Amino acid sequence: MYNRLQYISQGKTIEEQLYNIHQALDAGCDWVQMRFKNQTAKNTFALAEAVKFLCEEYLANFIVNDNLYLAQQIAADGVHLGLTDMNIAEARAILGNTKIIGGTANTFEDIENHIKNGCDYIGLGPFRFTPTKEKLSPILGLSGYFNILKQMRQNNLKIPVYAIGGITIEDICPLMETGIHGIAVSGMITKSDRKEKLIQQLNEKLYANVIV
Ligand SMILES: Cc1ncc(COP(=O)(O)OP(=O)(O)O)c(N)n1
Ligand SMILES: Cc1ncsc1CCOP(=O)(O)O
Ligand SMILES: [Mg+2]
Repeated sequence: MYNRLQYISQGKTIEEQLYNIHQALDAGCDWVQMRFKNQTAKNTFALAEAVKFLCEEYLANFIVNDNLYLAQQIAADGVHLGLTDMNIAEARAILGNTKIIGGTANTFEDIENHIKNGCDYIGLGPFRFTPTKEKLSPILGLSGYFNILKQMRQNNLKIPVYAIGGITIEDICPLMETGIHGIAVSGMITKSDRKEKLIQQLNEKLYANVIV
């Protein structure tokens, strides 16, 4: 089963991205999504190669945002695709069954489609407004998660769901009560100056009800 915490990288340059990802890994993150927007193919490839190397060193999962062919080229663990990125079924046909494919959802219907198309996990959001992403889909809030996760149970749909968008530490317990599997966060980890402590606290909350 997938880890409950996914770190989505930030940074306007390769150096900034690498610094942020290295810090997150050092602090205990074991799942990184490289998100590097509006860059040249050369820069994105260079960063992806370096991040792949780093994640291997830290035994962390590494997935690439948006770019399936880059994920394939560098043999990343997988890719995260949004509603306007490549179709999940097409991505599955290209990547095969051994790679992770995550898909963005904003509605119950998005989740139904993603499951039919062979998605491995869902990034459901946004939870609230966040400056990290432009052109946000409608904000779901806690009630949105509650209703969508309830519909999933009623329809016996099972897939790990990650909440995303402006999440803070105080949001985790109420969000977990809706039935989500975990969270995907960018700003909270990137901006923290006590990352190790933060990640420890996040994991305590995310795994509070897991019986080992
Ligand atoms: C885990 C996770 N969930 C959702 C997203 C958003 O993907 P997308 O809608 O394609 O937006 P961009 O990240 O590409 O701006 C995500 N990246 N990760
Ligand atoms: C990529 C993405 N998709 C929906 S919200 C979001 C950004 C999440 O970042 P943050 O945790 O900083 O709000
Ligand atoms: Mg995308």
